[in-house]
Amino acid sequence: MSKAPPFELPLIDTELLRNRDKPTEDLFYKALTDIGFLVLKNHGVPKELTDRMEKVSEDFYKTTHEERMKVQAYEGKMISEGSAFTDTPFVNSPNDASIKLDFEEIDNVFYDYLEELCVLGQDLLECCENVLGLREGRLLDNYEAAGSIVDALFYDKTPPGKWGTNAHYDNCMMTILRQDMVGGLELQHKGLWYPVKPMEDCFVVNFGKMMEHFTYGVIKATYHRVKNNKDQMRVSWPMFLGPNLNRDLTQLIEFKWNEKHYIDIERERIAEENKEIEENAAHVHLNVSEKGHHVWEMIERRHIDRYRDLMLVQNSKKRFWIK
Ligand SMILES: O=C(O)CCC(=O)C(=O)O
Ligand SMILES: [Fe+2]
Repeated sequence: MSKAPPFELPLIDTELLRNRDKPTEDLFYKALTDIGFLVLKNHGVPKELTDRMEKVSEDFYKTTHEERMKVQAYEGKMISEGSAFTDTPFVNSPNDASIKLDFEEIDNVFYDYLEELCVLGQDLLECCENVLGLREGRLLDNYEAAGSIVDALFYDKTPPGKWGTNAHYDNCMMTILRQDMVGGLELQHKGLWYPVKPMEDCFVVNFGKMMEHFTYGVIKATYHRVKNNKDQMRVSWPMFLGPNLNRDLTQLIEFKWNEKHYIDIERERIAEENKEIEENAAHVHLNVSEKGHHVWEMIERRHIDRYRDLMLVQNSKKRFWIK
């Protein structure tokens, strides 16, 4: 097997990017158009909030199935769904009955976290507009808060020969992910796989098929996968930034020059989707026990109907790239 050349994920100082620092913008441009992945530091999301989020998630995954089910029954600002609420066993969880969850705290933490990340996401969309020379609002207007959700994912040790999360492209515009220090996320670049190493207090950002669609492939969606090789649980928190359904998902004319190239990309994505449909690898994870991957998905209650509409569009045969 040939050895992969050295690879460094662009590390972006968010404050410098917000202040339109030229070298940072150049690095961001490369991340958008060449790699489709980057790491964000100095992002301004309060550490106190991410600490609380980590604490409630760890408690959630360390407690018993009975206690977890009470989260789904709690009528707060958020709605919880996913395979974490099926009785699939959690091998690397202690299933500790002494851990009692604070449902109100969970509700508040995830509500606040989602709000913070939507703001960060909007800032990043604005930065994308800047570095791509777009008029203000061209990407931002294609974003709608109702399309955004946050997950707390749990990985048992991945069984040999399996993937905790199979290789896939995200459907959304942008994913802003926090991962604990266990590691196991990999991205594909120019046909080779590279680890996305955990970094304290940083976010990993990658772009999804919706962003690729809007920009005729100028912003790259990147293939990625996860395996947990450690004998301890791994937790990660992806936040998926959804598109605006009011805008008919129309592609931006500014990038039509890349249309020919995008036709090939579309073809690859459709082939990939067909494979995914079989494996049910979209974010409706039902029975995932054999991979040891569990999903706790949180959606704002006030957005639930709108979110379901979006899922219908994304999962229907008449997908967004079929005009
Ligand atoms: O767990 C991770 O680090 C990534 C998860 C992921 O790619 C996804 O849920 O789309
Ligand atoms: Fe993903």
